[in-house]
Amino acid sequence: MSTIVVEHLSKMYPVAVKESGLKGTLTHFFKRNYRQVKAVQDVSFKIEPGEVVGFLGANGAGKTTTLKMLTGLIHPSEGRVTVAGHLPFDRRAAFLRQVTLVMGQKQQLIWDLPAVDSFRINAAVYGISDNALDRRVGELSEMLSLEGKLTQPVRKLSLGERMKAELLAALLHQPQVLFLDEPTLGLDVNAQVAVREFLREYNQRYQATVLLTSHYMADITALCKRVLMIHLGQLIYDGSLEGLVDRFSPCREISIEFTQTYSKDQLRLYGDLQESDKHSARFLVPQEALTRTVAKLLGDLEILDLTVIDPPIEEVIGRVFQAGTVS
Ligand SMILES: Nc1ncnc2c1ncn2[C@@H]1O[C@H](COP(=O)(O)OP(=O)(O)OP(=O)(O)O)[C@@H](O)[C@H]1O
Repeated sequence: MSTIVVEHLSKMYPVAVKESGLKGTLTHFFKRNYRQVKAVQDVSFKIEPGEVVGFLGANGAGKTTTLKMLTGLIHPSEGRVTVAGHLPFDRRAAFLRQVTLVMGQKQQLIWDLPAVDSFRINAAVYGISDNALDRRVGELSEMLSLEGKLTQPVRKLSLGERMKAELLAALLHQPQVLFLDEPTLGLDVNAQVAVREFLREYNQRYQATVLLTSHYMADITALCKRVLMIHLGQLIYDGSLEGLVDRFSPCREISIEFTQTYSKDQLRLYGDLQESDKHSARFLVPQEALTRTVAKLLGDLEILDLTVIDPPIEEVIGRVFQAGTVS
């Protein structure tokens, strides 16, 4: 049985519209007009137990709205969601025990208290015994290299340490489904790597199911084999990370080095010539013509070295986000 099942999910937000000027303000005060913002439109997908899936989209694409519906914080306008067999919006205790939502830009730890005190509050909420709490804090703080940091007020922790402590707090009740919204937001490269490594280890140790949003592609490439991409509220891709490059980037780059000199006109016969000099050249070649072009280059020219380069995934995704519309 799939852990997460999303069927034709949509969310419309009513947004009050106000005309400018005094007249507009007065009218707005007595009679409000609303327009509907379609934040999520007819989104469907399934996630299997233990999968780690990346959730990609530009700012405002609808990621957080989707995560809020999956955790039951907001009600869908249309469609149906089940998570671990539960309807999230019912917010039943059995559901809440199975899931966690970590938002990089929000914190649950109390600023002036040591993190361990906030953990005790969480333990009381989830009915975790003192022994179990000590055991879990011990295990997770070791995995997160947080020993010695949990007894000082949270405000004295570095951003990276605080984010790790937030993760620890969110995982104390051993949830099976993790919704992570930008868990590495604002962290330096080392702290990002540490959080990433922790998430990988946590997933392997507990077979937890993870849905992860991040604007850092390194998080996604390190953790997720599969990605969902949402654009203007619609799901435009659900598949492997490598497939994403094939789907949205029609060209590959071929870089060659040769032993004798060829003219630009000769080289242009093989593809869209990007640059060339006496002993090297770079082409862009449509994906479907790649094998044929490589064979032709090797047959026709005196090649010393030939490399096929995939465009960087950040570049591909950036292009999709900027495009505004997607075919
Ligand atoms: N409470 C709300 N009321 C009205 N509109 C909202 C509300 N929350 C979000 N929206 C709108 O819904 C759309 C999707 O927002 P959402 O926060 O889900 O995007 P996102 O993909 O998480 O973006 P980001 O990467 O910037 O966090 C945006 O146009 C946003 O302005």
